[in-house]
Amino acid sequence: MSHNKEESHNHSGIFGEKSELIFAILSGIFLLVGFIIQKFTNYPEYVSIVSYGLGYVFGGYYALIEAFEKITKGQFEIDFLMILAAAGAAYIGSVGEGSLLLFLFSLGHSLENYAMGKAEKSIEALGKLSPKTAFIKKNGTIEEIDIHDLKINDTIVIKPNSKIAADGVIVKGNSSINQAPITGESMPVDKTAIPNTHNLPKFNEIDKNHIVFTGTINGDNSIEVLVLKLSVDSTVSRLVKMVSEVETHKSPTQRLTKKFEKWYVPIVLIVVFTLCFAYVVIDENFDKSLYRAITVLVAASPCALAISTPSAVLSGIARAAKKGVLIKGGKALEDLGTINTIAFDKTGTLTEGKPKLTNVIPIDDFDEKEFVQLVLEVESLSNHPLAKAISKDLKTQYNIKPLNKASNVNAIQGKGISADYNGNQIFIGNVKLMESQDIYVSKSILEQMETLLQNGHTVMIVAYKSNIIGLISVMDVPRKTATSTLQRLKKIGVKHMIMLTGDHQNVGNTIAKQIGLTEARGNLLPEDKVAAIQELLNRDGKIAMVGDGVNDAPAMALSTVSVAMGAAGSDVALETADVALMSDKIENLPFVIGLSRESKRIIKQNIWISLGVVALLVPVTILGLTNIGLAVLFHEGSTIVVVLNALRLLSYKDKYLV
Ligand SMILES: Nc1ncnc2c1ncn2[C@@H]1O[C@H](COP(=O)(O)OP(=O)(O)OP(=O)(O)O)[C@@H](O)[C@H]1O
Ligand SMILES: [Zn+2]
Repeated sequence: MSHNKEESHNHSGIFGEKSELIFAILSGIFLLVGFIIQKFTNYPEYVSIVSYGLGYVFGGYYALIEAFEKITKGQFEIDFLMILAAAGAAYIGSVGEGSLLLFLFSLGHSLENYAMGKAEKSIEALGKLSPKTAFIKKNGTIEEIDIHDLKINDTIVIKPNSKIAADGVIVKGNSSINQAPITGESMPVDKTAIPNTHNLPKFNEIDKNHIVFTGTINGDNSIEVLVLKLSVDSTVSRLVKMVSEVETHKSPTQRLTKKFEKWYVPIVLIVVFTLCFAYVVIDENFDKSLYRAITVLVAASPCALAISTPSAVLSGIARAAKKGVLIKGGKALEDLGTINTIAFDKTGTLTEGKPKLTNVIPIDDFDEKEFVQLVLEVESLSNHPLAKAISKDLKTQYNIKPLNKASNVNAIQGKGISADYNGNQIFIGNVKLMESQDIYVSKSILEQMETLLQNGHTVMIVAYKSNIIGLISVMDVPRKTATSTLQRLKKIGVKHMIMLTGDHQNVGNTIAKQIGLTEARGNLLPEDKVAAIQELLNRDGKIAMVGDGVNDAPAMALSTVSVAMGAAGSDVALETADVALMSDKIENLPFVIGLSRESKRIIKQNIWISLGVVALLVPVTILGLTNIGLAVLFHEGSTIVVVLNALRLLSYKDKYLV
């Protein structure tokens, strides 16, 4: 039985979805009737044979279709082996056994489809999240329309306790929203209306407190939402699209078993064919040789092996999806399970990502008012998180506004920012930036910076007319859950946890110590982060990189597995990462790694079980120590055991919750 998704088409039939199961049951009934007639009645033999024959028809129907489809493509797979075995059994007069084989085969097949369907359904459930209609507000009236007819900038009304019909921003009303369908968070999140809709930033950059997603569920208050994405582009549609592509990213073990089968099936056919002529060398008749050959055929068919990995991969991915974690394929799942080294981005990953202004230090009697105005002019034109934090806090603390006096603002990757102001150049950034501009940083300034850095402040130097005129510092706090998350990661066996940051080494060290990282590497330019990942790869073989996927994309791309946080709001993160945590809950990381380890363990067990049964059964059948009925039972039994084992992943629980 081969059940990789691409091959298992849903056989629908006269009984609908359950046709396969009903056919299997009918096959079993005719098998039983045939058996009773044969053993306990005096009807002529052909009556029981007819009944067994009907058992063949119902048990072999779908297998025959599948085998035929494969053969026309030049592939000989397991269904073909089973049909061959049943035909052989009929030929040697073991119609009862052949009927049993097809009955169990079809029963196993339909049970597996049921099981796989269950895993697939919990993924597909995502697709059913979006409601079909929306209530659009137009010229004061409210009208119900199909969500596909919604346009950007439409305003929709979301009634209490109903599903939200579009990705957008709240423009009226407050409510608490249940985002579990997308992020897996069980607690509803309080959301408020955005104060004004003039100059709305890009969807990704709007404060999450005002953003709602399609398919999430409104609380007790009615709200109005400005539609910012078309239905096809919504987060949930992207999710569904990506989940449906998951199957194409085959896991390493899946590739390996596929390759193995490609060689193995023809070998089985050759061996079985040869065994048909055993009577030439040993003293037995042709029928006996044929019987043995057919029994070996049943024993050697790799049905369980074929299903062992895909069933586990699918169950693992389905389990993660329920927690709001999107794992993009078997490769990511298996790789994640082998990780011992994790690199983290700092801002927004280990820290809250909401820095606060902590110090404004004009130097050499530079006027403080002029200093802050100058900094605000420049930083208000950048959308770097540091710049946003600085301008926001300067505005409120000094009650000032930018007067649009700066021009030519340029971000300098990993170093800072430059701009023109009153005909002169301004640079704001780190020591590297000053060095690159040949601006002298005196010892006393370095000393002033040092104390701040030691305490975890991010310090920036402000230079005007090639002179340093002051320092400005901000501080970001570690996420509340960072420490416990790192502890749990340690418990599940992650050995190295390294921060890679563009911030100063001392800031990195301070935070690393606070939350329990094993190492911090600071002063890294984006290309240095890539080099650091390469070095870690050389040292530890496999590494995972956790970040927001926006400014660390190259480093994430190089790592073995990339994990993006807060992916629900960020298309880039969602598209490029191998694993996407829909919420920005870093505490989901130990859960997925644990789940991946468990999946890997189950895949291994499954492969041992399937190969073990084959290894045991083949010699026993070659030596003629068992009858075909027992071979059938063991063979199909192992297939069912393997699937049930994989399904355990659907109820995987986090063991190390602290
Ligand atoms: N707009 C800015 N204003 C002032 N300084 C800046 C600005 N942008 C960058 N810098 C300086 O450059 C350094 C590195 O910035 P970068 O954006 O590369 O950090 P990062 O590596 O993304 O940070 P993290 O690792 O904390 O996420 C900052 O610590 C800061 O000193
Ligand atoms: Zn089989």
